[in-house]
Amino acid sequence: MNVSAPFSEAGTPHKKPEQALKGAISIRNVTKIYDPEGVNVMAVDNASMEIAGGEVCMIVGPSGCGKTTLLNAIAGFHSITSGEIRLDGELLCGPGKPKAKQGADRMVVFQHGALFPWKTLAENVAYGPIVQGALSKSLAMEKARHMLADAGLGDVGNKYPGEVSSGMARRAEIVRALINDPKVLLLDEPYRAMDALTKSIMHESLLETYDRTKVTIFFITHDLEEAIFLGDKVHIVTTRPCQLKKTVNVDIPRPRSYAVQSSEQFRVLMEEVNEAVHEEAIKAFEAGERELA
Ligand SMILES: Nc1ncnc2c1ncn2[C@@H]1O[C@H](COP(=O)(O)OP(=O)(O)OP(=O)(O)O)[C@@H](O)[C@H]1O
Repeated sequence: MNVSAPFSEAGTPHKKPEQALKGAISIRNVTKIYDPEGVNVMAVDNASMEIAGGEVCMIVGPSGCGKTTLLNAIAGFHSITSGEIRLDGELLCGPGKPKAKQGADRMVVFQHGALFPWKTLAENVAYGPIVQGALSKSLAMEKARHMLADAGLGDVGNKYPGEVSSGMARRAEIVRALINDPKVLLLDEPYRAMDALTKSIMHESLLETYDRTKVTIFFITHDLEEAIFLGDKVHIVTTRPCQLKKTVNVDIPRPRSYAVQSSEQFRVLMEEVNEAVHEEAIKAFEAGERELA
């Protein structure tokens, strides 16, 4: 994977060590009930989670348990019913402020790509700072090209999303999120539909990006190997309504290479995560059976 010279002249994504601790997320006693007067779905029930600044936090749990609901609350897409969420101590949402304001400090990458098909990769990456008025068009394009090069996409900046592989497009999306210099990257199963080979390239690319930027990452996945390989912590959440069930600390040193996946340490971590997830998967299955009965 190509990691070119640091991009420091035109506004760098590289953070100084003292900035590395930004992006701490505190989720305290958060409850989310969708449509309380109507269908009344409790997606999250009194959930609490602490994510340190610069941490890669992986969220795993059964389908439909409320993971995306939590992410949406952090991003400011949805309100919460009670509790509070803070970013670096500042209230994002909580009593008297049910919905967080959306902001460039929290950038979201979804499982279905969201690049503009009529813009080149470089234009897509440059788009945010241009529309926010943060950079002139020429500076934004220069910065976009540098950052694409940093991510090994220097040769395809002039291509349109339809002209590159899905893996390249997904990497460009992450660059597009990072150009805003966010405190937090919110990733909702970004590699779900990818084959194993492409996924492994995505993982290496994301790890390189993380090692350079130390941005806090909140990453939802169903892939347990992915969770352990990428994460500092794996938060296993319960079947709906979502609560934190167990946190597994991943003490694998960084930078990480794929070889670590065949280690005994990795196998033990997989077993621990798998056991907790499996318990919840059974509960989710049984709840589904009850609903059908
Ligand atoms: N706008 C909504 N109105 C009513 N119920 C909703 C709404 N959005 C989500 N839900 C329900 O809330 C629950 C949690 O959904 P959420 O998308 O957060 O789960 P998830 O864990 O991210 O699922 P998956 O892993 O399948 O993506 C689900 O039962 C879902 O059907």
